[in-house]
Amino acid sequence: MTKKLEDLLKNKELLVSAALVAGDWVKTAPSGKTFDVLNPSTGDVITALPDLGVDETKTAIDAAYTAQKAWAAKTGKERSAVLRKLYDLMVANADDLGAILTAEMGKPLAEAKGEILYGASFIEWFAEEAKRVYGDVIPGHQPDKRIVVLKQPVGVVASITPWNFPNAMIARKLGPALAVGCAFISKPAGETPLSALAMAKLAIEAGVPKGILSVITSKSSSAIGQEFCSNDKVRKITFTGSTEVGRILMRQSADQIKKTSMELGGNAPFIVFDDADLDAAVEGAMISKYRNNGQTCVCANRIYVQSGVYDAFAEKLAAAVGKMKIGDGFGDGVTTGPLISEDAVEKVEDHIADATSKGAKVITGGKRHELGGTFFEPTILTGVTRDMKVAGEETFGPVAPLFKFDDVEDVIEQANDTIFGLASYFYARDLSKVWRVAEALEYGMVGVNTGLISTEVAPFGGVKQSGQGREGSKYGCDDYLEMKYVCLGGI
Ligand SMILES: NC(=O)c1ccc[n+]([C@@H]2O[C@H](COP(=O)([O-])OP(=O)(O)OC[C@H]3O[C@@H](n4cnc5c(N)ncnc54)[C@H](O)[C@@H]3O)[C@@H](O)[C@H]2O)c1
Ligand SMILES: O=C[C@H](O)CS(=O)(=O)O
Repeated sequence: MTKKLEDLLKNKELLVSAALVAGDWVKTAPSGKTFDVLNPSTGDVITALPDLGVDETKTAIDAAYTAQKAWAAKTGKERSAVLRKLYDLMVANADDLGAILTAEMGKPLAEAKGEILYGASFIEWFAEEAKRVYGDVIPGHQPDKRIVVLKQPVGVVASITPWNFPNAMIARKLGPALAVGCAFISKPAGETPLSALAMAKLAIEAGVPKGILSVITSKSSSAIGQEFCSNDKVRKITFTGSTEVGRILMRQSADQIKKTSMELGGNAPFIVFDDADLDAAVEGAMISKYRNNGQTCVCANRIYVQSGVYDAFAEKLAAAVGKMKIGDGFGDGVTTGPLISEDAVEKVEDHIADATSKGAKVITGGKRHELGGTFFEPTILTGVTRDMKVAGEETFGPVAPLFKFDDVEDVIEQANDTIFGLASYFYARDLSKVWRVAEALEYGMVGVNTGLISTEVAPFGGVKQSGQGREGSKYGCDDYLEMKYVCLGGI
């Protein structure tokens, strides 16, 4: 019998069964409605949360609007100190935060702790950036004119985030927003709100003032999203999730020309050229494809292998996949947990069935795991062609479709033949080819001879229909700032 989550925690107060609204913990929705948070490995109910609605969202927005001015008036150093304290608390509580994340999302505990430290790295990074929000002094265009450019916080920020990284996707937004003096209202995915609530608990302990941070819990997000987009006290929508929902939010934000940041869907190509280090390419493919059970926006969705090394790569990849251990994220040595839902399993099954119906072969996996539930066998397909669903749609599961190609120009054309443009990867050793391919790929991010590119120090984001804006890096504050040009005359 799996231990109860609460019994695993050192700091049991981090398991919060209440929403955070305008600085108050709300255990019961005015409607009395609740929703269950489930463990995807077991189907067990972890806890029930209040199912909040538009009225509670408005309360949070009003409080944020009032509190934000005083928060913006603090010095960057004062805001930096609060963020640094939050970073220290997240690291000190990483074991508990990881356990909460594994329980509600299913990823193996080691991976969950890794996500906590990844999320914390954004808080640390923006604790440092908080002190460096610089403007400009520009030489005047007339003798009596002096010109300065100020950078000021946008104001109240509304955030909507997905279930696959329930800590890091929020931290990647919360960090810069708080650093520059914004207020922040989080709407985490209904599947995984506990990680957001635990981080909010620590944020308050770190000194985030009352009203500056709210976490709205509800099973569905559409009504709350509509309030975010239509309430003119909200100056920015920052969204991470599917391109389909990103479109909805952008349309809803258009009436008020509301600023938006969009971190959307992906369809990453992973290209192995015949001069690649094949063992390194297999290692990179394993992490790029099967991290988080294939449920990341930057997962390799299409694997293109040059014909001269195709068979050897397929054989080596199959051997590596055979070493994966599927199971409950709390299990010893488990490398791969369940998929998040039955819908996710059915999408994986649909992509496999479509590919095999058009001639692809399953060389590993291909069906639900014997553990049952939403566990699925890590899968490799060979003989994959561009007319198959796996070529154009984000599978978001543990399926590695291997395409064969002959020449560079052809594989670049295939890699770019998608509406998405988030992450891409390739393995090659010829320096001229490396530069030419990296420049030709239409993606926001390119991994060369590596399958893991995500870090707080680099600008994370996509082009085309994978989104707009960047998260992390020295550019990460830009999306939460307004630029103001001041022209001083009569000097
Ligand atoms: N680019 C990135 O950084 C990034 C990171 C993680 C996930 N993703 C993408 O997210 C998708 C998987 O996550 P998902 O299934 O949770 O995506 P999703 O778009 O279905 O849901 C994301 C969030 O939006 C909310 N939502 C759904 N419909 C909404 C609506 N009409 N109005 C307002 N909010 C709404 C959900 O409740 C959830 O909190 C994949 O496409 C993946 O590529 C992108
Ligand atoms: O799912 C997409 C996230 O951005 C994952 S990560 O940032 O690459 O870890």
